[in-house]
Amino acid sequence: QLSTSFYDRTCPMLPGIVRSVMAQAVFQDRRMGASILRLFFHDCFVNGCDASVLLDDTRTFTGEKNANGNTNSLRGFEVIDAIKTLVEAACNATVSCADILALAARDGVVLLGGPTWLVPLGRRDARTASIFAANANLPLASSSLSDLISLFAGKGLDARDLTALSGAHTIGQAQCVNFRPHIYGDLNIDPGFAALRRQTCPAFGGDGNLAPLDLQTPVSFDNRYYQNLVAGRGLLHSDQELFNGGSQDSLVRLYNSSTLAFFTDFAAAMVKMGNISPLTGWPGEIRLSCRKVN
Ligand code: HEM
Ligand SMILES: [Ca+2]
Ligand SMILES: [Ca+2]
Repeated sequence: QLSTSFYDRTCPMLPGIVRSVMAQAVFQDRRMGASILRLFFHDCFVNGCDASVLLDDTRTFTGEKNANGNTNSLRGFEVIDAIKTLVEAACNATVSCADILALAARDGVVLLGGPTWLVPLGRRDARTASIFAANANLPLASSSLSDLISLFAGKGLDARDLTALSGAHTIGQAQCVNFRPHIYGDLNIDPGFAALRRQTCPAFGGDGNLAPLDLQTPVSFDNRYYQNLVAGRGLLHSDQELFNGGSQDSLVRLYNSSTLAFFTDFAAAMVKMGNISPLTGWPGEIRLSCRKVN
């Protein structure tokens, strides 16, 4: 059972440390708010929010960092390391990397103008990680709406959570390799938008070329993502699936017309995602370095 006051006595400086390092990191690179948010999502979807995603490969296991979708894509590990170093200096062997990630993700959203929420804490860190688990549990840009709904349902998240959480794509960037099939192959896309994206994402080559997930405000956490979907300007196939004549159209329209509705549902869904099978006793540990088991 997680609690928002878990470290109140044992590490009162924790929230301030996380906030100041995140403020510094986002000031230097506004994309970092997005990158840390994605790290938290990719942690929680693979064996729960247990910082498994932060583990480097070892002789005994190949971890999640090189899984499909993570390799050459996840970023921000050094920001988590910087937070962890300061937290260890302030309160040795007390705060889990999983909780640091949960707080940092929230702060990244807030720093870019999004909603805030209280973060339940008390998670422990995994002592192993598996590339296979990551490959099996993370969504792909090619996913259909029904794939996405069932993947999220498997984590205890409903379709409303899926549509609200996908609003995370109001910030951050994607590589050409991930949106090429949508801009060349799909019909449910605004032609002008497809032409614009093709300019920097050729049919062959340029796999790593970046484009903003939200073409309007890539470093503001707002509801423009949903406005894009209604206009046929979702960047990924999976984004546009949320507004393609299906069950989520009306919710996309609601979030497009109400920032408050989006922010309220996003914050609630983030807490729900943060509760995916939290590790609370053995075999969890309080890792001293987020990159390796003790
Ligand atoms: C619904 C299924 C989802 C799919 C298929 C998906 C897929 C992707 C893909 C393909 C990228 C681009 C990666 C790259 O090209 O390097 C991306 C980026 C991102 N995703 Fe998702 N995602 C999903 C849901 C989520 C959720 C639930 C969150 C967080 C709550 C999230 C947060 C992000 C962020 C912030 C970025 C940008 C990261 C950066 O700029 O470093 N995504 N996602
Ligand atoms: Ca995990
Ligand atoms: Ca935005």
